[in-house]
Amino acid sequence: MLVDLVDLGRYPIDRPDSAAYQRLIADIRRELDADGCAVLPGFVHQGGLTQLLAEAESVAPRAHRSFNRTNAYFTRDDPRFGIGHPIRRFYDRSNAFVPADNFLPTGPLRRIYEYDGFLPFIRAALNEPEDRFFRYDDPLADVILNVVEEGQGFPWHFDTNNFTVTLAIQNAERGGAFEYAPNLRTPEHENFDKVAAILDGNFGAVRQIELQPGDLQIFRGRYSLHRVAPVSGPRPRYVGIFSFVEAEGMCGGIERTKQLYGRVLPHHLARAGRRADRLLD
Ligand SMILES: O=C(O)CCC(=O)C(=O)O
Ligand SMILES: [Fe+2]
Repeated sequence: MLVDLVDLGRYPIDRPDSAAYQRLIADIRRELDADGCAVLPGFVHQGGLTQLLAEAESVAPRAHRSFNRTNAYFTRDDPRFGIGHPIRRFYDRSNAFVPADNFLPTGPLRRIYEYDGFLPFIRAALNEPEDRFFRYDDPLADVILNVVEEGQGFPWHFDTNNFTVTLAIQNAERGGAFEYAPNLRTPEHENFDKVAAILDGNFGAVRQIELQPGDLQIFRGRYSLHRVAPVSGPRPRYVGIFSFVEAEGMCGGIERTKQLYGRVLPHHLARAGRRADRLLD
């Protein structure tokens, strides 16, 4: 049960047959249609936040800190494309991810992700069919903590996983806003021109969200270009990230997994390239 973590009165994810659940799903779908992103304020209540913050602080020292120059696809440079092509534009990325194997099934973050009703709830909210919605099959990345410290951010990118659910645990003193361009690419179309326009600073299609601790955010990270603005101040920004995918058995690619988590497992080598689409990364 999640009653010690989630505000089940406001978000009755434990009662899928109730009218309140159906209303909630309808509200989220409307928000996703309009904005490409939905926010559930206060999804985790104060008591739950205390537990999540304690867990975040205890695992934060195990974050893999990495400094890289990366493009929006986490791929290598490809000189077959012209200068200025999005594949060839590299930005400084410095961040710290606590890999998924640091989160015990009995800890609060994984308890939410693995709660029986959580996947069906997120799937219904995203209006995805049962045979195209799975937990990320990635033992380093299914549930992670993003630790963003002074001066760090996360430059423009697309996720490998199709659907991303983030849970704000602690904000920094300043900065850390989430910026995104909803549905910028589709499984059939990379839309490099629009990606290049945003990289050039044309922010007409870009929206900004500032989450508060306890808020849950749902979006289509594989299709929506997004970034986290740099933070400042001594307090780190903590965000839990839950990933879902459309193809059973999908996990992160070798290149990206090494960059973000500092290692790969035999699992990653065995499943390299298992994707339902042909998009980059
Ligand atoms: O920290 C966040 O809000 C999202 C970070 C992100 O985009 C990612 O980890 O892929
Ligand atoms: Fe992302």
